Amino acid sequence: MEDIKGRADVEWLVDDFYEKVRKDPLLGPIFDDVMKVDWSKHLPIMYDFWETNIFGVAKYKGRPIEAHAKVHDRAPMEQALFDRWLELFDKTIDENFEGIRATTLKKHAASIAGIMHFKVNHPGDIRMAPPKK
Ligand code: HEM
Repeated sequence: MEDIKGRADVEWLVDDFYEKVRKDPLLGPIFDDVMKVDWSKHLPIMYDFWETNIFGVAKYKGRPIEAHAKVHDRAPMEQALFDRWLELFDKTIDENFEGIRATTLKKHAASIAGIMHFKVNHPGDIRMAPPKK
């Protein structure tokens, strides 16, 4: 197996991952029934997100925490959902890629998932509020 080499591999990885997500009984309905995700828009955003993450190109310019706060309002994002998300993400990588980028991507995903879980579940947390004058 080889490492993730460029944009084409990222696109392949993202497509394969979301195929798994859509078939998953826990995650699939959140994307397709609750949020009614437009895949023709979502997938290219995710290609950019992961290409930016792993290759340092300045393509993704979104606000993922805000996007997920909207998801959380309608389908509470609990730890079990993040665990499943990461399980499928790691599986997609492990089945297809091997190397420093593959390993790093798994670590980045886990780290972002941890921050995201914290932030969507603690929206009013004092540590996130702007400083008081
Ligand atoms: C509980 C697990 C998760 C669920 C159910 C979930 C669900 C979703 C949904 C429904 C959207 C589309 C929002 C919309 O277009 O209306 C979305 C967008 C997105 N997700 Fe997730 N997500 C999860 C975890 C993650 C993780 C762990 C990451 C990153 C490591 C991630 C990265 C993103 C990004 C970058 C977007 C695009 C935001 C934008 O529009 O800029 N998600 N997610």
